Amino acid sequence: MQREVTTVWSRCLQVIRENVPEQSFKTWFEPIVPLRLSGTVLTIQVPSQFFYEWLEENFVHILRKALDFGIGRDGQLEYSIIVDNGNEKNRPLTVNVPTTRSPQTAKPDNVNPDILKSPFQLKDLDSLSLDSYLNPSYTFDNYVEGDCNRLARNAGYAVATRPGVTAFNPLMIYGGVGLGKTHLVQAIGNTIKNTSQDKFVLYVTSEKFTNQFLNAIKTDTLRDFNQFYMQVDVLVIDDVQFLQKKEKTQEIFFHIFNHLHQSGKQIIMTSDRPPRDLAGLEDRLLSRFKWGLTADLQTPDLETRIAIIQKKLMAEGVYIDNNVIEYLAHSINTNVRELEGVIVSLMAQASLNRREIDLELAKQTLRNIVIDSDKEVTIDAVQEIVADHFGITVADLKSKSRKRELVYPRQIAMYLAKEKTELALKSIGYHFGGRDHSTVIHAIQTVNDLMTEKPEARETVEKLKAYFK
Ligand SMILES: Nc1ncnc2c1ncn2[C@@H]1O[C@H](COP(=O)(O)OP(=O)(O)OP(=O)(O)O)[C@@H](O)[C@H]1O
Repeated sequence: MQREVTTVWSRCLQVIRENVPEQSFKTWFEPIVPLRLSGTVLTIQVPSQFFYEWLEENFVHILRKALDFGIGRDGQLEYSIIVDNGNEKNRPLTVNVPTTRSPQTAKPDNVNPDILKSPFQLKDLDSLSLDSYLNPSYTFDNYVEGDCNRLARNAGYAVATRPGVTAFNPLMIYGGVGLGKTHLVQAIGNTIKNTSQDKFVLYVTSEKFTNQFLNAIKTDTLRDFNQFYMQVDVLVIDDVQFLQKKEKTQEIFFHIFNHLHQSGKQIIMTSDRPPRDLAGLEDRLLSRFKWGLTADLQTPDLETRIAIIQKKLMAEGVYIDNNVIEYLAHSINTNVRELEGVIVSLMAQASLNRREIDLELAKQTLRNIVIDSDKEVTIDAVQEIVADHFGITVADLKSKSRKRELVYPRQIAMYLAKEKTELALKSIGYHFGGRDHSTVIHAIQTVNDLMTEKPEARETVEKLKAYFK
């Protein structure tokens, strides 16, 4: 029996591993212990209530897929949750929770019934996977506004309240990886869908659009494909850079675009670069994009990062001290997805280790993530290496002391932080005992001067730099 449950679970894990990023697999699936299999009910043990909720919230369709493969369509999952038993921490209690979800299939819920009649469309909609359809959790309410996204967000909101009517048609949102393009355009789609039930809102990635088109050619259903898209009221098409160099797909998109635009239908697009850099996209298509509004998303500034962290924590019902929030906001300035990833890992770590989220845990988590991704240098690493080199402590570097033997290493550490991390001067100052950004500028200038004047200073800096190659 035990063998059977282990075999079934490893079959499930096979499917899960193929469907989730490695980091998520490690965090959320490796800690699971398969307990038993009674008929078609598989019981798995998870380390906490939070863990269980997270699985149900984020991975339910993957779990479903895994059960289908591991047990069959009637496979069911039951969670055994380890709960903290007050004084008896060493003797965990378990609570069994059957999962209430039934097998999921992607069900389009805002498609007008006529559209469903065509065989192509039914087949096509069936093949829409959950992740390429509108996701109701992307809303304007949980989209934090800041200087980095104000124009795009406000234009998006105008389009969401008056689709096809504003001058923002098409609306093109562009920006780098993980800056919130999909969230914003999905929020527009969701708002329209919720306020105008009769409108057919379609979210599709350009990749999916291309595949559907190629499939339509193969199965000789191009007419159906065309008709299907012509009936859309609001077309949200993600990642149009994917259409580069795909001439035939561009051609059909051009016709659909023209038809929708002329009929007063709203078109919303995203791209990872500005239209002028979309090499390999036909000029006539590019010139269409210019009819409406193009707005960019920038990397969020410090205040926006703080607001995003606060919002995410609030949504999870988790409380974290302000000093931890500040630390995170000052330490991660690449993109919002990374910021979110750190928060999730932090919550998972706290849940697994049954401890509060404090500064220590935040630092530890950040260190692990950075080591895992093996590409970024953290300011903690810079400080540790410099302190070690000069035989002082990291606390010395952060202290207010103006002793000569501390000022020099501190200036070098600030210089290296600027060189080797992506942090802004303000954030570097924060990590050195809350110093002002002008102090950091002064330190950088001093080190630059010293390196020109004194060969031994240059040597020291070069030697320290070599640690981060
Ligand atoms: N302003 C914001 N407020 C709240 N959450 C945000 C904001 N911007 C981005 N996010 C969150 O960050 C994550 C990444 O955003 P999203 O997937 O929309 O980025 P993207 O620009 O489409 O990335 P990619 O280029 O990789 O497709 C999402 O979980 C999203 O909810």
